[in-house]
Amino acid sequence: MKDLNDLRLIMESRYPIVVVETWEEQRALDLVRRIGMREGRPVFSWSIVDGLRRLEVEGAPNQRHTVEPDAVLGQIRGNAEGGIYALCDFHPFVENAPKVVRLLKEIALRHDTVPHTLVLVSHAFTLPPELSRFSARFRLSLPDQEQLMHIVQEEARAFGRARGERVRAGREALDKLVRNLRGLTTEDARKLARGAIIHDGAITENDLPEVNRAKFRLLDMDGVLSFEYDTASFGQVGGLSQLKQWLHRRRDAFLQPQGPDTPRGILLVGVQGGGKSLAAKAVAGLWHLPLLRLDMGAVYNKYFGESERNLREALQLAETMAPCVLWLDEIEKGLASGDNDGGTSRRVLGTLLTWMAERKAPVFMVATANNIEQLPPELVRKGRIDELFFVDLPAADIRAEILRIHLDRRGQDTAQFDLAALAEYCDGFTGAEIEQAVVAGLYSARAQEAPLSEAHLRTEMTSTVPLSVTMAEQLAALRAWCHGRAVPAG
Ligand SMILES: Nc1ncnc2c1ncn2[C@@H]1O[C@H](COP(=O)(O)OP(=O)(O)OP(=O)(O)O)[C@@H](O)[C@H]1O
Repeated sequence: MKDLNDLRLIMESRYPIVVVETWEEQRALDLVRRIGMREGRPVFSWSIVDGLRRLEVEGAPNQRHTVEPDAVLGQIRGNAEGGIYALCDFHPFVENAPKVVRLLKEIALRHDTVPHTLVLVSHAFTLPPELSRFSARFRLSLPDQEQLMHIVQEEARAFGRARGERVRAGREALDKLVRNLRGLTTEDARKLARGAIIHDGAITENDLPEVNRAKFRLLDMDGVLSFEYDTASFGQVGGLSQLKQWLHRRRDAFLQPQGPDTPRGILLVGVQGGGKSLAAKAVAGLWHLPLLRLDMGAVYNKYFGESERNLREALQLAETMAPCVLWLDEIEKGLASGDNDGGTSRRVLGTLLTWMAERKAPVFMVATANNIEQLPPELVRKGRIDELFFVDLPAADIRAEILRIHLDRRGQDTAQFDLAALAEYCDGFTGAEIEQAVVAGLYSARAQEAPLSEAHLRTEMTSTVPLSVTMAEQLAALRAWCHGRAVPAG
């Protein structure tokens, strides 16, 4: 009803061209038809396949001689009675097409004499500047919570009727499904709800990951934001006990936000291979939320257009996927203030900071960084993020735990290894280096057709020169910077 009134208002404001960007063509045409019928104006739809056709007259024939874009516009221009014309997928025909643009402009210029309204319905439409001043844009509203619930219930009833059985659905799973459909069009929400029900006749929490993945695909962001299928559990992360505890304590506050103190995000800084990425994945795993990764490199991709807009759209999309975890990997690479980029990185930083301060939807940001020298001071200022964690090299007991995790993951019986003793051999190693030692040890054992032994692991460990040695200075600087600024993650 609201859409009908809004679109009518725009038309009554005497705009000769109304652009409707939507995937829901049928819904848009239906609105246009209803407005035409109410106002007693003839309504037509047009497509390159069928040409013009009366929309409000049942069984009206297609006017095939109008399939060509300039033919249809010529016909409209010649019609003495003002009508409403919904032109579907007309967007390709205005590009480098002076005749088409001129015809559109002439129809618009004569609007006072013959009040034609052209409604351009496409998934995306950029009007040339000479036409934009004659036009208004209209956006179909997305279904709200109540309408989404109605859609899911309709789908459940339809399934029940077809199968002769009731759809099983717990209240909580139903509410979560409805929440996860937010941001989708009516048609897409219906499709996903049907998909969730159809395979087992039930709505359960197990449906949610697939619904989230499908939703993300529908809201495609051309590579700036990616859906990470591979979340982790904190069982796979050795150490980082302070971080784990911090997250545990805030889980409920994030999932059922109340008041201004809802957790908003953390920044993890530390050596490469220390497990920061793994920790970001584990936050999503721990909170059972979808994980979205924002690729700062793609934000700057020249093919995707203006960087700030890319970032803004990606953040908007993340809000549509809320509740979710948004992982900004190597954030410093995207925000380091280059002097030669015409201020782009400053504007990108500004966009991010504004979003961090104003975001409404529950999107928990996990940013990771290796290089603190490139981190803009504004980002780490108190209040921007909830906590800054420093991921240092693991202590001996944590190294033993990481060894256990990676041996166990590769089917080894960890009881056969003296983990505490082995941990001494990998002093100064990052988690990634410990894992590499296990992998290399397994290859050596396989080459000798022998089971993996402590000797294999020791050999690999003693022949590894860890980053903490090759990059000792950088590590010292990182520790010094983090002292007093960051909380130890472990
Ligand atoms: N604390 C840990 N517990 C278990 N495994 C770990 C740990 N730290 C690192 N690893 C292993 O090393 C791999 C690489 O670590 P990860 O990518 O998480 O580190 P990072 O700090 O994000 O490094 P980078 O900055 O290079 O991306 C992980 O996938 C995991 O297998």
